[in-house]
Amino acid sequence: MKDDAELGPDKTIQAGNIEEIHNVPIDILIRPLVSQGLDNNKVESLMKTIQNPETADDVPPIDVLWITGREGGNYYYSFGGCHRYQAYKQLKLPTIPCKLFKSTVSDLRNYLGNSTPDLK
Ligand SMILES: Nc1ncnc2c1ncn2[C@@H]1O[C@H](COP(=O)(O)OP(=O)(O)OP(=O)(O)O)[C@@H](O)[C@H]1O
Repeated sequence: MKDDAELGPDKTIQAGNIEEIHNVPIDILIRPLVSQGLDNNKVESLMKTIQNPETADDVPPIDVLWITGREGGNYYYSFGGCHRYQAYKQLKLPTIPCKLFKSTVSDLRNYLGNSTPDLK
């Protein structure tokens, strides 16, 4: 797998959003929804694919909402990609490839409704 230094941000424009692919420290991802019904066989298969340098790039980045709070804090919200997240977590890899979507608190509200926190 390539790291950011080698790759640089891969910018594409899609549906008016600027997306960037980054290796993000896995521990800073905020995942408010608990993954239910994970298929362990799929997680293990993904782990093998990720560990093999010849196949690691077959696993696409997970989507992440990058939100700046009202006092300038940065928050990285992740909802889908449950099996990929679990595979990176179980491999104890420090970072996970993410496609960052610059988003707003109102975007977050679409996922969390009244549970949306006051992000600072
Ligand atoms: N060994 C593998 N097992 C499963 N998917 C793989 C594997 N290798 C590469 N992939 C790719 O990884 C991605 C897995 O996405 P998928 O939607 O199946 O799960 P997820 O998004 O991680 O979890 P979920 O959909 O449950 O939130 C797919 O794009 C798939 O093509």
